[in-house]
Amino acid sequence: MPTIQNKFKDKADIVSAEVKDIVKNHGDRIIGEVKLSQIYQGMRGITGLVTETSLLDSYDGIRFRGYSIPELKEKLPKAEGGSEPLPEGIFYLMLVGELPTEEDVQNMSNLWQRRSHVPNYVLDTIEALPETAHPMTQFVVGIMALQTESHFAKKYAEGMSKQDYWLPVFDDAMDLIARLPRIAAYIYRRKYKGGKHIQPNGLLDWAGNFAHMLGYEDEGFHELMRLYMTIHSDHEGGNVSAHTTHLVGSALSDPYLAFAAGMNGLAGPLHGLANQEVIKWIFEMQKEIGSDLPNKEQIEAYVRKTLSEGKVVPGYGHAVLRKTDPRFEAQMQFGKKHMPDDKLVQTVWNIYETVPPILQSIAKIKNPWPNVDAHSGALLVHYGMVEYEFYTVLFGVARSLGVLASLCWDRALGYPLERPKSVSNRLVKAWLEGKEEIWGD
Ligand SMILES: CC(=O)SCCNC(=O)CCNC(=O)[C@H](O)C(C)(C)COP(=O)(O)OP(=O)(O)OC[C@H]1O[C@@H](n2cnc3c(N)ncnc32)[C@H](O)[C@@H]1OP(=O)(O)O
Ligand SMILES: O=C([O-])CC(=O)C(=O)O
Repeated sequence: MPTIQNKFKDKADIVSAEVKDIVKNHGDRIIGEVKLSQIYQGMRGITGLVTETSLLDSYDGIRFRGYSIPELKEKLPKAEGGSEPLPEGIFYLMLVGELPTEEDVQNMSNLWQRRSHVPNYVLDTIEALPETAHPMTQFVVGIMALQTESHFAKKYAEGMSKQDYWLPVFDDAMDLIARLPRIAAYIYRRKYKGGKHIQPNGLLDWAGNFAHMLGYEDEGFHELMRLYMTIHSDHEGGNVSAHTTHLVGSALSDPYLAFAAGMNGLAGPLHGLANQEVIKWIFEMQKEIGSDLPNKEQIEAYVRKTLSEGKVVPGYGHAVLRKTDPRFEAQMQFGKKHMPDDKLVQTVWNIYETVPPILQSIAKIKNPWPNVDAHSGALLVHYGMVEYEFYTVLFGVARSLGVLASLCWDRALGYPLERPKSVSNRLVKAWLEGKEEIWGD
C-alpha cells in the first residue's frame, strides 16, 4: 500500500510534467485582457493563479476536484451512524485528486491523531495574552509559537535541494492540520469555559474530536462540525486566506508562517470574520425590535437602516458568486433536518427571503445573495455555542485543509515567487495623457 505521501508525490510528478509542457509549448497563448478599472477594483475577474484543489463558478458555486457539495455529501465516507462527510475525505480528495475509500479516510484520521500533540510552550504562549484578546489573535499567536516545529525551516537552513522542498512542506502541513483543533479548543475553553480543558479522545475522527475538545458531546454538533469543516475547507485560490497563504509560501516562508498570514486575512470582516458579524447583527436586530422572531417588515426596516448608516449587510454579497452560495444551501438543509423550529435559524431563513430584493434594487451591488457566513452562526448557537467571536477560528481550522493541500502542490510543482507588477497613479495619468508607455502599446 503506498503511503499518502508517496501517492501525492506520484500524482504531483505527473502534473509537474504537464505544467512544464503547458508553459513550454503554450506559454505564449493570450488568456484575456485587463481593463484599467480592474487594477483599481481589487483585480476582480483577472485570472492570475493556478490552484489544484477547487474551482469556483459564479453560478454553480464551488467544486472540489470537480465534485459539488451535494455530490460530496453523497460520495465521501461518513462516521459510523452519521450522514455528513468526514473532512479527512475532502482533504484526501484535494491533495490526491481522487475520492478516498473508507480505509484512506481512516488512515488519514490515524495519521493526524498520531501527530496531534501540541507542546506546552505553545499553550503557555497563548496564556501570555490577555483573555480578552480576540480568539483569532490567540489562534495566530498559537500557530506562530508552533512555527519552531517546522521541518521545512530546519531543512532549508541545513541547505536542502529545491527538488526536496515538497517533503518537509508536506510534513509541516500534516502536523499543523493535526494540531489546530487542539489549539483552537484550548483558546475556546480558556476564554469562555474558565480554563477547564478537555483532553482529546483518540478514538474519534478529526472533527468529532475537535467538537469533543470544545466541550460539545451532542452527536448533532459532531455532525455539524464534520459538515462545517468540509464545506469551509477551500474556495479556489483567489480568496484572501488562500491567496495570502500561497503568496507568503511563495517566498519559501514555511507552512506555519504562510498559514498564520492567511489566518490574519481570514480575520477581516469582509472575509471570514463576517460569520461573527452576521450573528452580532441578528442579535442587535432582535434586541432593537424586541422579538426573537422579527417579521419580514421588521427585518426589511432593519436592513434599510443598516444600509443607510453606510454599513454592509453581513453574510450577503460575494466577489465571485452571483447566486446563493451552495454552502449556505447545505447549511440550510442541515437546519431543516436537525432544528426546523429554531427561531434563530428561522430568522436566518426570513432574512434570506427579505434581503436579496433590497440589495437587488441597489445597482452597484453585484450579488444580492447570501454567502456561507449568513448561515453558519445560527446552527452553532442552536447547540449552545453562543460565543460568536470564536466562529472565525472554526473557519480557520477548516480552511487549513484547502490552503495547506494547495501549499503542498505549490512546492511539489516548483511554483516561483509571486510578484505582480504595480504602477503609480502618476504613471497611469501620464499614460492617459499619452506621455508614458506603461503596457507597451
Ligand atoms: C467567506 C467569505 O469571505 S464570503 C464574504 C463574507 N463577507 C461579507 O458577507 C460582508 C458583506 N459583503 C461584502 O462586503 C461584499 O459583498 C464582499 C466584500 C463580500 C464582496 O465585495 P465586492 O466584490 O467588492 O462586491 P461588489 O462589487 O458587489 O461591491 C460593490 C459595492 O456594493 C457594496 N456591497 C456589496 N455587498 C454588500 C452588502 N452585503 N451590503 C451592502 N453593500 C454591499 C460594496 O460595499 C461596494 O460598495 P462601494 O462601491 O460603495 O464600496
Ligand atoms: O471566495 C471568496 O472570495 C470568499 C469565500 O467565500 C471564501 O473564501 O470561502
